[in-house]
Amino acid sequence: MNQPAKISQIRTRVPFQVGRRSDIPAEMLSFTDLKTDKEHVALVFKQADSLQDTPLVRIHSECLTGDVFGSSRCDCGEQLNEAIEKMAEQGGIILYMRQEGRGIGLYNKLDAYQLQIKGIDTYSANNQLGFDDDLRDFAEAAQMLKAMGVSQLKLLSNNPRKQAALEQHGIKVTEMQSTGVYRKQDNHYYLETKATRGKHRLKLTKDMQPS
Ligand SMILES: Nc1nc2c(ncn2[C@@H]2O[C@H](COP(=O)(O)OP(=O)(O)OP(=O)(O)O)[C@@H](O)[C@H]2O)c(=O)[nH]1
Ligand SMILES: [Zn+2]
Repeated sequence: MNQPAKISQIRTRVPFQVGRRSDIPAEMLSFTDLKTDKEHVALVFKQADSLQDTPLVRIHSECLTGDVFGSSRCDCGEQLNEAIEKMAEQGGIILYMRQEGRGIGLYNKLDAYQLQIKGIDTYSANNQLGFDDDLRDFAEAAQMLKAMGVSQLKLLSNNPRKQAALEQHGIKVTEMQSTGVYRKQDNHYYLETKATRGKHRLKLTKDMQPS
């Protein structure tokens, strides 16, 4: 028999300064009873969880290479910084999901990069390694939001799957806000494939096509 789903709670709130200059006040929240034992966290700006009806939210999937080391292969670090800077102004919540490599993990992502260097696209590389295009499940993001009392939000993302997943779990997305497009040395094909095969709402202008 199925166990009834446990209701997640906030476990801890810790304030600290974040951002590129480490001068933006935020709180980091941990949770109890999430669906998996992954240590997902929420970063809250201007107490948006308690003070705003419809906060700006970014569901950000972990990318060690991009978020920490500024890798030229993707746009994750820039999107994260954009979210932090926007939320420093208007408040908001970043759910930092431990879903490295769209859920395949860091070592597998590095194997996928090896294939991409040979010209295979970001999703087909996953397939060649025996994975589906994208293993992420956003149910835990919805659990975290419910634990924080957030039932409607504006979503900072280009990925319609995130919107659909939240709505499926009873969270209303009143607006999708696109992130900027961050073209870098090695990410032209990656961005283009996200737009075509991944159906991300990325406005790639002509001068942003791969050369
Ligand atoms: N498997 C795999 N994962 C990647 C690759 N490049 C980035 N990632 C991971 O992809 C995740 C981010 O997903 P994206 O598809 O870039 O964007 P998204 O989160 O779906 O959409 P946005 O909300 O618009 O950013 C992070 O976990 C990255 O580690 C890659 O080439 N292969
Ligand atoms: Zn990345």
